[in-house]
Amino acid sequence: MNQQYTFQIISQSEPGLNNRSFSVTVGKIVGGCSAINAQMFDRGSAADYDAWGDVTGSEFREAGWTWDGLLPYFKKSVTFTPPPASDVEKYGYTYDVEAAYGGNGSVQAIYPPFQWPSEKVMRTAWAELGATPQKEAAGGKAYGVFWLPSSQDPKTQTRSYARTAHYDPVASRGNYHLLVGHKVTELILAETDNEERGFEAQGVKIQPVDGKNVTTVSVLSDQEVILAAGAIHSPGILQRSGIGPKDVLSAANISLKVELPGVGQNFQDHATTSLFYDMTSDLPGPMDMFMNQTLYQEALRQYEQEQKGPLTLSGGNSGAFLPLSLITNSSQTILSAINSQDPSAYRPKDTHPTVLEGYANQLDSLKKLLSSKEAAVFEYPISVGAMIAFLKPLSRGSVNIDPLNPLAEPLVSYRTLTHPADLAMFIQGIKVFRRLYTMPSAKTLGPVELFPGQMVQTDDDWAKWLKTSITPSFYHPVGTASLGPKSKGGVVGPDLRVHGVTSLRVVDASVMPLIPGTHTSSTVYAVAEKAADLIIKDGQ
Ligand SMILES: Cc1cc2nc3c(=O)[nH]c(=O)nc-3n(C[C@H](O)[C@H](O)[C@H](O)COP(=O)(O)OP(=O)(O)OC[C@H]3O[C@@H](n4cnc5c(N)ncnc54)[C@H](O)[C@@H]3O)c2cc1C
Repeated sequence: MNQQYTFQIISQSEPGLNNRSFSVTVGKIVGGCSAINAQMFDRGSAADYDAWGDVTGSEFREAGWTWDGLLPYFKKSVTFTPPPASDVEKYGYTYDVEAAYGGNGSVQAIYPPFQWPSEKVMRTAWAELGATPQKEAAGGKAYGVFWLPSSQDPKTQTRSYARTAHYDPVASRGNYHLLVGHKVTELILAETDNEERGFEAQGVKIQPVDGKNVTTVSVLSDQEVILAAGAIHSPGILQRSGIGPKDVLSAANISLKVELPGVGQNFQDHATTSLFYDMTSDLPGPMDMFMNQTLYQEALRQYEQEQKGPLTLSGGNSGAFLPLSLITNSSQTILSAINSQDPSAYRPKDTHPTVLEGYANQLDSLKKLLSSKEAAVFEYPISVGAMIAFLKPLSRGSVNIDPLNPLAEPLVSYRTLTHPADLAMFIQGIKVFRRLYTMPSAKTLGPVELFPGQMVQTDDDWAKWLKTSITPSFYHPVGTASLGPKSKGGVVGPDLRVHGVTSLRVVDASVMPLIPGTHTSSTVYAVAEKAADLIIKDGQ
């Protein structure tokens, strides 16, 4: 990935992953991560978003932070263009416009005009293993095996993302200014005599990012400030402004304005790893194209001249999303172990009691999701090798300012696998590949496991291997300025306003209280559409 377009951040050493450190990839470009993502454009299950309402409480449920409340915004945010009948026939695409789409939002979703033949073989193999084939997953049924669209323009077959969808069409408006090459360092807050909201956000301070001429300029707002710097950078802006956990702020010598212990906590992502297989059949696949200049040049010509062929594919268009009960017959043992544990046992000792209370609610919801047949615990993306992503982590990390240099990149701690149930589930999840490749359809590909291979057999072997092979991020950081009451570690209320501050909302992946079992961009667009409605309503 071009380093020019990403922030350069290295995580803290990860105690659950043999103290390894990892690159934290987030986009430093107009459009943010949507400008560099893999364009896999799906949604979680209804149960995933209903869990948001469960963990945050009735005020949030009534304000629509549930699947039924969010579905209209998912629909509104996107225009889905169905594939031509010939592609449906050729590749077996299935979809249900009524259940999932019907809006005319500016982000485009399509099924590309190409799939490798192995896609169909693997989808059949997952069904043979027991995954329910879904006609349409984006209507709340994101479990089983299904197609998922790409965020891609149907005419040009190029990326459709926050910039092309939400900035370019309005760039010429006189009242819209996009200032590139600068970063927000902190918010400008003024005291109010409002008892509940003692501060008002009046604007932001900005600096150029080139490191030269570092002058700070104030930009004032006469309405409100919307913070949308993503789950890695929004918490730092709040903390530098005096909004956050007391101990984090005092360590950095920042005076506390609004004590909000949840800022930067509740950090979640989807951890991933891969096995490596050699497919000995002669079915053509992407490696054949990349290894053979003639094939590659022809693919390039097809893409550039006809907007067709293998280069219209992005990260992949299907996957198996499995509930725990399909992965292992030991799910009850795992759940009993979670039940018998004190929720605080695997959180850092200094975790604030309100954050712990919110986390205890999350564990209750997670237990329900782990028991459900309608919520996925692992994703197995088809077409990117034998990759697995863990969708329901119990471990929680943090993103805090660096006390020695608050303006530097934040201290990112994923704390992946610090809850032992996560490792127990991952061991079961990874073993599914070995079952998968004994299914009749998968066997036709002639799979030979190259890595880790037969040296890894027992659960202990897998546990050791996983700690050396897992990376903590599928690039889906969320939860660092979470929806929820302040008494439960929440940072924003049902209207996305930061507790204790008027005229300040957070509108990005930070607000998700629980990470949904899906790639996260479409959920961010839905949250943003809902935010737009809230802002318009309040302005009337
Ligand atoms: C490599 C990669 C692959 C991914 N693949 C997929 C995928 O296939 N499908 C999917 O659905 N999701 C995917 N995602 C995740 C998805 O793109 C993100 O969940 C989503 O874009 C997050 O949106 P956001 O608005 O919360 O934050 P971001 O997209 O991170 O946007 C935040 C913006 O704020 C800017 N910013 C940060 N700090 C400051 C500051 N101090 N001042 C001013 N501006 C600031 C950033 O430059 C950025 O433009 C992927 C992400 C990555 C990085």
